[in-house]
Amino acid sequence: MTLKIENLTGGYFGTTVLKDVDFTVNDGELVGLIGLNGAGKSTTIQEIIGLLTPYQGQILLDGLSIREDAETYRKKIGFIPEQPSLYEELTLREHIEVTALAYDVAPEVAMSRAEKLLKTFRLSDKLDWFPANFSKGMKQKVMIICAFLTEPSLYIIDEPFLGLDPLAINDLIDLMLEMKKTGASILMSTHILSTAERFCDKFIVLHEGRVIADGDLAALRVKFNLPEASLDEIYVALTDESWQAHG
Ligand SMILES: Nc1ncnc2c1ncn2[C@@H]1O[C@H](COP(=O)(O)OP(=O)(O)OP(=O)(O)O)[C@@H](O)[C@H]1O
Repeated sequence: MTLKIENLTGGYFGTTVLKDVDFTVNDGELVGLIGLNGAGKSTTIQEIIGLLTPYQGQILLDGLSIREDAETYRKKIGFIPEQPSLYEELTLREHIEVTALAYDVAPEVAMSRAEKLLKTFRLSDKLDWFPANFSKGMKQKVMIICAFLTEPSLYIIDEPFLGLDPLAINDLIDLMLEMKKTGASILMSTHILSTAERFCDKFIVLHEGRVIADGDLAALRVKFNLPEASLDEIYVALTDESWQAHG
């Protein structure tokens, strides 16, 4: 799956947030979307999943735009939001069933995929519980399970590590790497740069709604003349206003 964002300008009614954003997530790539608070990461994600409509430019999934075929476009994406959003009146089992229905996954296939995921995230004994009453981390795990059981070709994950315990973070990373091997692409926004540095194939650095850097760690080190620097150090240098002024 290839996600192509071309010259995207967009935002909220009356407010332009993203300016001429351009980047690609290729087949089997895990890409980190990084930037300061307010840089435009969540806005970019909302444009990709179709909650916002670009003012200019386009977003293509394997060449398909949401305008051409919204249902096919949406089914290609598994989205894990920063804040878990769950149905008050549905049990965990029913969340799995509703997700399977929405993504046209046969119920028995969904349940067999879910069983593996429930075991991984230690929720197997909670199938008949109501996730609305779960802890923050457990709710996040439900969102992860629902996204992964559809086996989409593109995962969009907003701040995946917040609220997860260290075991769950490792399990989620393992799952992402497993899906990547099958050719799925992943775009993940995160502030946890040390983890991003270890696992992402490349980085898109957003600053004030613009892409100020795009590439793997080696390319960023060369581009900004910071040999040996960590992603954290490069990032601090990139977002430094004096660098912006003279860079
Ligand atoms: N619903 C909205 N209406 C108007 N402006 C918004 C809305 N949501 C976000 N913004 C603005 O868009 C800009 C980018 O916000 P966004 O949430 O995309 O940043 P972010 O990079 O995801 O930040 P964070 O790291 O804090 O999650 C900010 O200036 C914010 O005030």
